[in-house]
Amino acid sequence: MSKKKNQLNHLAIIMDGNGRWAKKRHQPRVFGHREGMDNVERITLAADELGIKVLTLYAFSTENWARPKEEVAYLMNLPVRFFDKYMPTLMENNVKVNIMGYLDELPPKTYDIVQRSMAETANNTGLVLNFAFNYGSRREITSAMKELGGLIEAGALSSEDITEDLISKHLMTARFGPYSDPDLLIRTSGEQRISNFLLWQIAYSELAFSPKAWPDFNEDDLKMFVENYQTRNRRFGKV
Ligand SMILES: Cc1cc(N2CCCCCC2)n2ncc(-c3ccc(F)cc3)c2n1
Repeated sequence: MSKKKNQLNHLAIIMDGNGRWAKKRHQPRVFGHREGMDNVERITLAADELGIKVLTLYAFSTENWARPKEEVAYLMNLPVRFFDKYMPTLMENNVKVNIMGYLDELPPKTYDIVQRSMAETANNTGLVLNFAFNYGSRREITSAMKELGGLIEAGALSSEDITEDLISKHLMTARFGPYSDPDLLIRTSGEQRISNFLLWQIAYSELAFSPKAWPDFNEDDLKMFVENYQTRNRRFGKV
């Protein structure tokens, strides 16, 4: 009798290894970021083919501002490059783009393109491509606590009303539908760290690590990880 398959609805990826990938090719780090950007489109379409409903990608963390200013400037322009190149394909594939993070801290050009892209794809009903952009999980949780604290101070909420579900609803991931907790988190490039990504949301997620740098992570690698996930025995904290 075939083993029950887990349905993978929400996949999250920490797309690591771009700088080292470029260095190995005697190229500047930004060459790896550019290759990595093209791979985002490839893996988005592959995820859609595999029936994944939400794909959350860690594009820029709140800690990344500490990188050299030239690199930050390049990264801030990647969304512009990405949508210039791929918006037609995203529309053809009915992909809905969501960007979560502290967007009001972005340079105006970056802020505009992310807002426009969400608006342009808002009526799409296919795969949700969710970029975590200027995102940090501890800051996200802190913001949620401040919101709930404000509701209590305003008399709109009692501390008794605070539940795990209510906290989840105040996190950034709550804005894009029922699959807000990832079923599987993949990190590329061999590092086995979470790096302040979706700390609350991955409480019961399966974790998987690829030795490949993000630019080399291809459709076959994704299919292998998804098939492996489907055979795993999900516990959700139970025995
Ligand atoms: C900062 C950054 C870095 C970035 N890399 C490529 C992927 C690997 C990670 C580092 C470099 N990519 N790739 C796509 C985007 C993006 C972000 C928001 C958006 F609305 C559309 C596209 C991106 N953003």
